[in-house]
Amino acid sequence: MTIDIRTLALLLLLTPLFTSALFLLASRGVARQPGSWQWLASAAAMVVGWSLLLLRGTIADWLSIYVANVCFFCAHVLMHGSLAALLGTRRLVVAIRWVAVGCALVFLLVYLAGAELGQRAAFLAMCTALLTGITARLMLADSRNPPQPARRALGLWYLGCATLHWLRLAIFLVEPQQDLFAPRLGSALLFLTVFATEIGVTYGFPLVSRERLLLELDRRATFDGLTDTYNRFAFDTVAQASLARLGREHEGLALLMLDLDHFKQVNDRHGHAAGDAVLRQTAERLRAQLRVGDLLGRYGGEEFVVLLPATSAAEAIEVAERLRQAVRSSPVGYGAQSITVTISVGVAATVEPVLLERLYRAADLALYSAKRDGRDRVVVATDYGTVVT
Ligand SMILES: Nc1nc2c(ncn2[C@@H]2O[C@H](COP(=O)(O)OP(=O)(O)OP(=O)(O)O)[C@@H](O)[C@H]2O)c(=O)[nH]1
Repeated sequence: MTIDIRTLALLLLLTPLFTSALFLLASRGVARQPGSWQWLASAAAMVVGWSLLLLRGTIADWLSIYVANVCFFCAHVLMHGSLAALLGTRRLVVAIRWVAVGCALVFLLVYLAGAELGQRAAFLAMCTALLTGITARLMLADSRNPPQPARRALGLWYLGCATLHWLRLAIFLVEPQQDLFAPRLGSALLFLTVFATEIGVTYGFPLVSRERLLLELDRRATFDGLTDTYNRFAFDTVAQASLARLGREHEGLALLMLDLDHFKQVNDRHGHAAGDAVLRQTAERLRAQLRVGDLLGRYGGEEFVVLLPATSAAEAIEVAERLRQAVRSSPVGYGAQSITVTISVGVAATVEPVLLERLYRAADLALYSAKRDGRDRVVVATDYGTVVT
């Protein structure tokens, strides 16, 4: 099979052109992620590079060879930089810049020393392998928590590209005099490497940035922005699923409703920002007391909810007491101020798969009793009657 180089170059030109146009259209009205402009500049450099290469023979050689290669090199550096900027590692952005500047300077020296075309290509393969390897490592680290399949798949893709670039270098070292266009292993590997790298340059950033955006949206739709606890919708979804399992597992389940006492006074005395700090730190103190599998949510305002799976009423009272003590015994620090807060807790437990609304109502009635009876206490609901503990 013979490959028409011009057709291949045209396809490699159109791929980043269409992809960046689609990316711009698809991200209209959406907040741009860090690294977006770098990636667009990388796609533009790719398009210019392939255009110049396509014009070979009709324009000066220095344009179609040297400027085109500079464009490809810049496209790579910008693409690696865009992913480093997106994945939030400032040190890596700087490291990539230095590796790129170092490679460019050494390449200049290699060129001035009169290196042959093959030697220059081998040196560039090494630089690209180095940069691609760095990006592969960045993509693969932390790609499992939370699971990011696109990032992981692309990380493996870059690893494959880096390996191909090293292989090209190895083939050059074994057999330096190669005609790049002769149908042999070296040239087949070259085209495979160019193609795989272009796929990585073109699709890596859009796919990973989209995945991160979705993760961020999911996080915002699940957690309360101030306290980082589950928001009511997400909490109810999990609670309903746990209640539905109760019929099968017969392990019991408890719902606690917690309300900060006289919280209005905290806001009035110390200011709204201090009130926010109290809510944040209270959530931290509560979280520290809970087991893995327990669920902490913000019901609204200064009210929290806790779901305790596989927990009896007696155990739930113990947990509620522990939470109350934890909040009371560690005042919240805000600037120079130390703000002591207390909570009232209503407990409702069940072994039957009752409706969540019913459990809420029972816990809410218990909480109301706790408030009425003087606050800073735990009250457990027995059906719709309440017992003070
Ligand atoms: N700082 C801050 N305050 C909030 C937030 N959400 C609700 N609040 C305030 O919480 C206060 C709740 O006041 P109340 O419902 O009177 O309850 P309370 O003062 O805690 O009194 P009791 O519940 O009866 O002990 C109000 O002043 C709200 O403005 C928030 O996100 N941040």
